[in-house]
Amino acid sequence: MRIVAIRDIVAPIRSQIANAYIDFSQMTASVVAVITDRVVDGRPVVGFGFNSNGRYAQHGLLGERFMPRLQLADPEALLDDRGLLDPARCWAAMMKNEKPGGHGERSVAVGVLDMAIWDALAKAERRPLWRLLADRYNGGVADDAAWVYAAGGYYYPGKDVEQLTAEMRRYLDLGYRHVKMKIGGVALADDLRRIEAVLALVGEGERLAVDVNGRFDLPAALEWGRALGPYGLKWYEEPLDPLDYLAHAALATQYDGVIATGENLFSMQDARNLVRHGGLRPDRDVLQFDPALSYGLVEYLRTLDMLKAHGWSPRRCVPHGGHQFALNIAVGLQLGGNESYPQVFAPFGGFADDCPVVDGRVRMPDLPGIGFEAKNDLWAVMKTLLD
Ligand SMILES: O=C([O-])CC(=O)C(=O)O
Ligand SMILES: [Mg+2]
Repeated sequence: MRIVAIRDIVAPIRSQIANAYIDFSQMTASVVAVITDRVVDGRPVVGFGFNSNGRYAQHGLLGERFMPRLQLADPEALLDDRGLLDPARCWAAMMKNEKPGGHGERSVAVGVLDMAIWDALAKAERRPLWRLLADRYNGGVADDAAWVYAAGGYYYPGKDVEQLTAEMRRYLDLGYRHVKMKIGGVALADDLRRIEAVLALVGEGERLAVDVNGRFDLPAALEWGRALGPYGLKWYEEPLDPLDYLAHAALATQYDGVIATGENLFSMQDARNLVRHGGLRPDRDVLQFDPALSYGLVEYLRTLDMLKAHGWSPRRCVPHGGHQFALNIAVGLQLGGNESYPQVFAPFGGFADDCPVVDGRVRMPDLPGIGFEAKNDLWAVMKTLLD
């Protein structure tokens, strides 16, 4: 199996939504196709990848460093002993001559290509990625469905509480049991009104998570934590700067409810620093590392090993990003579940068209690879890379 070409495009995912830290008016994503000479059912195997929202397209890094390193590597050095692409060897080729530390956004560029390599490998093996992962790393055992929650509740110009609750009602009507909304972008009293309106709809605090997107300093995180505590929310997400581990440890001594974070930590080493120094609690807190943003699944496997060594179950992991890649990983490696964006970040958010959410859970289709071809809006973008 040889890589014969790699192509990338920059796709817009801009919208007027905002969280407490950024708006998405200029947001973009990279989409790549890794074209191989392996023929399955009369057609060459092509793997696809993209980066999830929150970080911009990586055209420069892809074109200058990571695509050429794959293309100029000895083709044999990228293969396993069956002659198929070996994601770990591809990863090593991409990271040649990269120093440790300072992960920056190269982890996003590598993550996009890593996703495409896993897609190509699973297609070459003619099976779904979740099944490949369960067989390789999980004793053949996969979950039959993943818990998913509907993320949304963004700030939007002119959006009032009625529009917020109407959005959340749509998610419940789609089959979700848990929803997530943004907080921290307006005064505490205004956010508490938004939260209480959504709670009146969903019924219990356990069905609502809130996301600060790293906006607060420690005094603000503590003040808001005191106000949120009595609601018994599903989780309090990114209350603090994601790299301020000591502040997390301080908050965890005061906030008894669930803290969720990790979507902006991009390496096993950063995840390890969180686990070592962030005071998070393996019996309740939630880790949201997103494989598409953080060097891909090769690195995510290292992160899972590190977590196990520190007493954390993979069930405490619920990746950020709402994409099919992480959904395959959640099912095949028995994580705690996956994020979902039923309404925002189209076409990259959301799952295969014929996989409805039933009672807050989604089953995986039995399709080779990650399953992008079964998501019409996404496939319409990806197939432009084949023209
Ligand atoms: O608004 C964003 O950047 C996305 C986000 O935090 C999430 O999905 O948890
Ligand atoms: Mg978040």
